Amino acid sequence: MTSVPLPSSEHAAGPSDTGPEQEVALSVRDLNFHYGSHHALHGISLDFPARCVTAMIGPSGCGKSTLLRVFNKIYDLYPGQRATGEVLFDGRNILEDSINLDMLRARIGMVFQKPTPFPMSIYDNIAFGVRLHEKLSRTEMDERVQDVLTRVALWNEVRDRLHAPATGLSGGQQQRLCIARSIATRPEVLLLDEPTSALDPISTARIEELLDELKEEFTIAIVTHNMQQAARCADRVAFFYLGRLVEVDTADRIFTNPRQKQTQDYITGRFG
Ligand SMILES: Nc1ncnc2c1ncn2[C@@H]1O[C@H](COP(=O)(O)OP(=O)(O)OP(=O)(O)O)[C@@H](O)[C@H]1O
Repeated sequence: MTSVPLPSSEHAAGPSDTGPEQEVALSVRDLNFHYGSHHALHGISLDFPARCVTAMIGPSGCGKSTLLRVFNKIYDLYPGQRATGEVLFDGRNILEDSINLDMLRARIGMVFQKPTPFPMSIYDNIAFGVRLHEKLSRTEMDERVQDVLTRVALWNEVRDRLHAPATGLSGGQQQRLCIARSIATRPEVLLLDEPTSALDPISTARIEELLDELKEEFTIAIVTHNMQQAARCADRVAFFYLGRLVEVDTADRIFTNPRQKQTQDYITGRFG
């Protein structure tokens, strides 16, 4: 992780709210993204401070998920999709072709909207990714599995059925397992794309509590349509509109006194 000064150009729509030497985990510079001929992201510059939750909000189609997908280069699988600009992570531009994708995806974990457990046991869902990157003894692997399941508050619910299929868990449990799977490879950054939109209010509350604990260790970027969730969970909020970053600031500022009228209109439900 690098410690870089936040340039004043980050906030096209207003000055930086973070200190000049805030540790930054991911730094986006003049990012443009194209799906074939469709220009989906326009000149995005945005820093993700380390060990903070940054929420990305905005109306459907404004590019929130596209930005998350750039961070672990999922687009690389699809011909015709391309990103230009810079996404600096640990001193390197991850958009470069020479970046090792397996390593990148171990260090920048992703959790999707719909829980996506692998069709294997609860234990193996976690061990699978760890085995790709580390050679652990059986005891060490058992400890890793227990550790991450404990951190997502799932251990007590599954300790007696670790070798049962993960698909037998409830939706909320499956999503907590997916978060456990993502943090098992010890990433620096955790990306969450509407992680609670398929969950009931109790499971949602548990995931929100979990984010609060996880941010002590991880840098978290979350896409959400839920304004209350952004207000509850996020330290910073970035508002996007039509593929552009309109404004980024503290959650408090965005929800009480945003600088831009478009932000104000969106958070008060006038559009989107
Ligand atoms: N695979 C694709 N091919 C072509 N265009 C795409 C593709 N995926 C997304 N887009 C377009 O890119 C733009 C940004 O989409 P994106 O999914 O990032 O928006 P979003 O803000 O995450 O929306 P939502 O809140 O509805 O999930 C939209 O205009 C969308 O139609």
